[in-house]
Amino acid sequence: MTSHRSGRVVALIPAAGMGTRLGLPIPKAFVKLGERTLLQRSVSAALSSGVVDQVVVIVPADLAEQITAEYRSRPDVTVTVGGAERSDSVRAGLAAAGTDTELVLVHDAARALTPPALFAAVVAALDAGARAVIPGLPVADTLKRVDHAETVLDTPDRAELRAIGTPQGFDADLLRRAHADGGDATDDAGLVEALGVPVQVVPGDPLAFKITTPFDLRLAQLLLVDSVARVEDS
Ligand SMILES: Nc1ccn([C@@H]2O[C@H](COP(=O)(O)OP(=O)(O)OP(=O)(O)O)[C@@H](O)[C@H]2O)c(=O)n1
Ligand SMILES: C[C@](O)(CO)[C@H](O)COP(=O)(O)O
Repeated sequence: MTSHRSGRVVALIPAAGMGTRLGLPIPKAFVKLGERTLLQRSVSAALSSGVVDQVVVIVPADLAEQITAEYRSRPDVTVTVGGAERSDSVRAGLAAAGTDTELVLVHDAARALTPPALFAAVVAALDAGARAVIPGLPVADTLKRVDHAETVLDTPDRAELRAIGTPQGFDADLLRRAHADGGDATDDAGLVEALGVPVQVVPGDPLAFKITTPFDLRLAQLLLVDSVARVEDS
């Protein structure tokens, strides 16, 4: 049982994507980073945060039996099958979370180096009264909006922009309502925004970057080696 004020907290970990942009022959969440897969690292981060009671991992249909067997001895981990789009997978995870769930965190398996403290920070902001909380980082590059021909339309003021990651945290009933009509958005907060409910941004962590391309995987491997070296040096 966790020590926060809220009731039961469930982390949904969508891991049912194919990882097309990574270009490896197995689905991305099952690629190894060091000794453990991206999914195993994300599950560990959620459970070691001290704020998560239950993890629901959402996997491709053909891997469900294998991953269910892997977590058989873990009563705090449930495995379910995802869908064609990320939002379909999140909906499958929501259906598998108990009806007594008070808060839901949605966290990409692909953000395998996310520090456990980021889960705690999101739950702390929910405990402080927000109903939807997402981690965001300032944008370092100048951003341009372009048309279909890649002609620049305008340059948004980057001081007003944040790069948004996961874990994204929600009041469970609110997230169920946001997903009720089967909508699609690139993140869960987008569906909550569409309901007109305020979404609070808290400081993200650069280590929570999404491993999307071969470059990202290489970066994650180097960061992992660096963190092991620092522990060994101390
Ligand atoms: N139908 C889907 C699509 C994505 N995801 C998960 O959502 C997270 C974020 O998606 P992304 O990193 O874009 O993964 P993929 O969709 O696998 O990547 P790509 O678009 O390169 O295929 C990942 O952990 C991925 O496994 C999912 O559970 N179900
Ligand atoms: C949810 C997300 O990680 C927030 O940044 C992101 O939108 C998922 O991206 P995808 O490539 O569409 O899966």
